[in-house]
Amino acid sequence: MPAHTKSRVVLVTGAARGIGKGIALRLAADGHDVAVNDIDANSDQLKAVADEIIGLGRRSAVAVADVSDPEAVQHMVDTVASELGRLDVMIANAGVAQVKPLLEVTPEEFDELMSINLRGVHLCYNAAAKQMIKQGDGGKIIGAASIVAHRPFPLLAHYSASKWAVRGLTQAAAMEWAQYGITVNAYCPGIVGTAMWDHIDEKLAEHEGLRKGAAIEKYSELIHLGRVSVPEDVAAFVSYLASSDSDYMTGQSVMIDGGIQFS
Ligand SMILES: NC(=O)C1=CN([C@@H]2O[C@H](COP(=O)(O)OP(=O)(O)OC[C@H]3O[C@@H](n4cnc5c(N)ncnc54)[C@H](O)[C@@H]3O)[C@@H](O)[C@H]2O)C=CC1
Ligand SMILES: CC(=O)C(C)=O
Repeated sequence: MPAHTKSRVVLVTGAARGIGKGIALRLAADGHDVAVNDIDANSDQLKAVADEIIGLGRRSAVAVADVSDPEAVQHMVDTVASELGRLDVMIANAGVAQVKPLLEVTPEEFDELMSINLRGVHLCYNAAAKQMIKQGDGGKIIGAASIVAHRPFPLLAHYSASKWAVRGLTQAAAMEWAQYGITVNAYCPGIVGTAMWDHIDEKLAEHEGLRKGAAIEKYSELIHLGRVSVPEDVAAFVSYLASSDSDYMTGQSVMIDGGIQFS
């Protein structure tokens, strides 16, 4: 581990697969102890990720919880603090996407998506901040936003709004918690080849009358660096956000998208 990066206790939500798994394994390789969370339905995959972390010589803990449930989130943070001794870095990564014309999105669908992508991030930010304030020596809180937090995609309207709100929450939390030595930042991936994009591709193809695989090819043409992202691209940036190198950065939601959007 580089001298400027001290070993920390990290919790990553939505870590059974995709970007969350990539982040968890990268931070373990960086020398941190990494607790992992996901929903019950993915608990076997989640345990396999924890085993990989232990295989890298680090400590891990498994905390199955639905991030939209306030009691479950509090229990998750308490479990990590008790099993690994403290919590230094919270990565509120869990999220879901729904592809649908805005005119057809029902209030129930809107609330369901917001309960995970926005309330879930809020609950994770708050529970982590309270634990860090109790510890008394600061911490790092990191959230999953998206390029659509800067410019929405059509057919992903309420998803885009949830990510835009994460960007706002991240700014406000950074303002309120700077006094405790807590920094709050978010990462904004572009098009990452995970199960989420398999789902988006399938649904966009249905709406746009394309074959399966054609939507991701079409959207990939927007990427100046010429390839779809992999979780490791995002994890490398989160490694920086979790390290001491980012100590003077707070309230930012940074695009890591291979050059799709330029602000
Ligand atoms: N894949 C992409 O292109 C992009 C993804 N993102 C964001 O990055 C994050 C990770 O995305 P991916 O890895 O691609 O998605 P994914 O669908 O592959 O993985 C998401 C994980 O979160 C878990 N999860 C879902 N709801 C949960 C809940 N209520 N409580 C706990 N865990 C829950 C899932 O079970 C799954 O393991 C999400 O917040 C997503 O919105 C942002 C920009 C682009
Ligand atoms: C899933 C997502 O956030 C994008 C931009 O594709």
